[in-house]
Amino acid sequence: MQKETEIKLRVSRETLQALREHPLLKKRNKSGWQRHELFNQYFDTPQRDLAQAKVALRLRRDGDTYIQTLKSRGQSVAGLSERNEWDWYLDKPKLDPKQLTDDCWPASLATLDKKTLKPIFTTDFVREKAEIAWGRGKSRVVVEAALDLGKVTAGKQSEEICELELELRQGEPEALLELAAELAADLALMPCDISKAERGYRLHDPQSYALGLPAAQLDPTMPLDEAVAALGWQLLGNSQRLAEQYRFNGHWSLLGDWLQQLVDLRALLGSLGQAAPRASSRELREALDALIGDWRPQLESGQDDEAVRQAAPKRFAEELGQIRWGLFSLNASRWLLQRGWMQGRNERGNRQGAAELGKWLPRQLGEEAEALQLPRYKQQPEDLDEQLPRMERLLVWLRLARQTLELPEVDRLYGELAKLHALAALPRSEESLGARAEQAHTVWTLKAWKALTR
Ligand SMILES: O=P(O)(O)OP(=O)(O)OP(=O)(O)O
Repeated sequence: MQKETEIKLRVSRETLQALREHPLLKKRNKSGWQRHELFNQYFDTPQRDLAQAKVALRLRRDGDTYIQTLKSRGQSVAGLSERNEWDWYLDKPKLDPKQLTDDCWPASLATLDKKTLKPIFTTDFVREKAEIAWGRGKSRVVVEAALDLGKVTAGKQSEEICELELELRQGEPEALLELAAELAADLALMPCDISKAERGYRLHDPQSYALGLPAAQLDPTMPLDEAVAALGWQLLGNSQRLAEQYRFNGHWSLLGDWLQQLVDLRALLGSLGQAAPRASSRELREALDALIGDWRPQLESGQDDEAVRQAAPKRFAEELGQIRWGLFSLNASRWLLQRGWMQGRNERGNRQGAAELGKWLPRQLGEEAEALQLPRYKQQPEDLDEQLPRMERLLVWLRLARQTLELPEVDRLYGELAKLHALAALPRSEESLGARAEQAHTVWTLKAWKALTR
């Protein structure tokens, strides 16, 4: 078994060509690019038992060589995916189920009749690969770079494959992100941890694509720093998956969900007080503000303007054609992997970062709730929009971590505060101002609100 640590970056055909010639890869590549034509058949049962068990089974032809591979879906950490992989070299192009023994085969599939495995989709592509090596501090990094161009085909459906894969052979995982971020400063790269197998399954069944990562596992005794890493990665990973799916199918609601992840991430960065000195997150906050500043108005105007909704996929494709999304996304991954918020932190900040989430969070929310001054906005609802960022800072934690709070009716608090936020974001009208004042009162009277502001 091998462990594969890699990052995948979707690119346009022009970018794929430009990468081949990019000085950063060229000067670190001593042996040139080798071209391989790869033909791949994936197998599963008609009920997709393998996909459910989160494994992919592939038969590959590479020249005269036939390779059977089993890959686990693995886990995704800060934009890098880690997967287990088993390879068997075969004499003929025929699946060899005997090799799929208990040491690699998922226990949940122990009773599966392997004769029911059938071809379900193919990925055929040309791979140009090169070994890229360089020194990083005192250590050496070796990465296999692959430029893949071809297509995934499932029945009558197909999708282009056009991607850069960077797979770590030696060195620290961080080096992969550094290299990717350096390339992304010049070229539009779209990081997204979606395997070719996942693309094949998506063609078969659009519902098979998971729009988000599994929810972060939080508990009240974990240090704040751990919670920040888990939530930060969840939001960034979700935003990458949503961007990919919106690019793929252009469903309007996905664009709103994508923006929501960015708003949440921005609010998370703004809510950490001394645990994240402002300088440590400045670049990311600026990048997020620029993205949110451009996309929020479009989402708002698209609510009741069909033409805006129709034009949005093209605009999004233009966004992806620029460098800013990829660069932001990769820099955010690096920041999370290196725990960038801990840099330049003072003693007090370190204590906060080490504080238990269950102790830090109620204090933090309590301070924000006090500062929101709801009684004032009951009187002056026209000014409530100035409190949108504060409400977002409250909402991100309530949305993602309220299960760690010991507050009465905390779900209700989340729901009512989200309503107040939505009202504050609406254009002012006599009707909406009345509704704001009323909703501010409702939140103010909640048991959970009272407990927070006690
Ligand atoms: O050649 P591999 O093993 O990296 O596999 P792939 O055909 O690029 O597919 P994946 O999307 O699983 O890396």
